[in-house]
Amino acid sequence: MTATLIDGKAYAAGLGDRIAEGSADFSTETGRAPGLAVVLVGTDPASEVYVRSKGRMARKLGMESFEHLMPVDTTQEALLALIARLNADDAVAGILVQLPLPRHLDSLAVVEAIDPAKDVDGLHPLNAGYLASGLPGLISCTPLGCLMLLKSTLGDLSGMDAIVVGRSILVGKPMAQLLLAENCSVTVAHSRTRDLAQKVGQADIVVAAVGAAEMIRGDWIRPGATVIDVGTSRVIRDGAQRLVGDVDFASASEHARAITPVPGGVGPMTIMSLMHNTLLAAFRRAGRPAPSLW
Ligand SMILES: NC(=O)C1=CN([C@@H]2O[C@H](COP(=O)(O)OP(=O)(O)OC[C@H]3O[C@@H](n4cnc5c(N)ncnc54)[C@H](OP(=O)(O)O)[C@@H]3O)[C@@H](O)[C@H]2O)C=CC1
Ligand SMILES: Nc1nc(=O)c2c([nH]1)NC[C@@H]1CN(c3ccc(C(=O)N[C@@H](CCC(=O)O)C(=O)O)cc3)C=[N+]21
Repeated sequence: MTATLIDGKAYAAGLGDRIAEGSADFSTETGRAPGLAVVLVGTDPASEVYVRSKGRMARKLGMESFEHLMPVDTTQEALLALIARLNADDAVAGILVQLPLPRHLDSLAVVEAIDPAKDVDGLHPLNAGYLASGLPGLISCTPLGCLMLLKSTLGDLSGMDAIVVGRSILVGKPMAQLLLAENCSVTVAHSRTRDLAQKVGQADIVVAAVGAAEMIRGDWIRPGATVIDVGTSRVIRDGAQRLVGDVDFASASEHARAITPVPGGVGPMTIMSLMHNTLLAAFRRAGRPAPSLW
């Protein structure tokens, strides 16, 4: 069997067109574009690239982007003061603080300081709780993007066996909650899990979010399963730097029905889900019904 490629880049582009329309409607109705504030502390090159691409995408879709680049020695107080200003700023619908923060800063306290209605990353404990309770809130971008790809590939997920490898607050846990809400039977695996290969082999849906290059081997995958690879690791191969996922793509493609590539799979969906959440937050803030976009 050769798997179908799940083209996250193409799906994200289509979603982007609908978000741009929604964004234009919002601006006409309210006289103001949806605003996204992105906060970066320090000069980590990978984070700088992500922050720039988020700002560029927001502008491309007709949103306003406010980029706050802060020095690496920024204090907790200064960062909290900025968050307080952004919370109070009517032009800002969404706030994202790029993680990880420098070690001297307390990320959880920073995330908790963000107004939950502006928490477009879905990381605030209130939004995590809404998701677990089945209430409307804001959903973490990467899991939301993975769910969009799964539903566009498989349709109804009811009754399927799913495994999520990884249990972070950013990806694994919200992913497991979303799959449960779609009526999957969900296994969550992590670094203490025993017999990972055997557990992966039972699943109709595999979501890998570990950050370990190609650790999930193709022959673990149940024939006909659907594989979503969130992991991104930079490796040197044949003298050149390459980005690879948590799944050994070449061998997994021989077992799976459908699989996301890295790059071009989940990554573009993460950024587009952020735009989706910003538009949603803007409509809710204005007390207007948000268009359904996917
Ligand atoms: N493409 C995209 O848009 C995005 C990609 N990413 C990428 O996804 C990956 C995961 O990100 P994130 O969740 O933030 O990472 P974390 O490091 O926060 O979490 C990793 C998880 O993997 C688990 N784990 C570690 N080793 C193993 C193992 N050998 N077997 C099973 N589970 C293991 C950990 O278990 P334990 O809890 O026991 O420590 C932990 O729950 C990274 O590569 C990251 O770069 C992340 C966000 C967006
Ligand atoms: N508060 C916060 N929210 C995040 O969502 C968040 C974060 N912090 N910190 C870091 C991780 C990582 N992350 C990625 C986003 C896009 C790509 C992406 O677009 N990747 C491209 C490739 C890009 C390349 O070539 O480097 C792709 O997979 O096609 C990857 C990874 C978001 N994260």
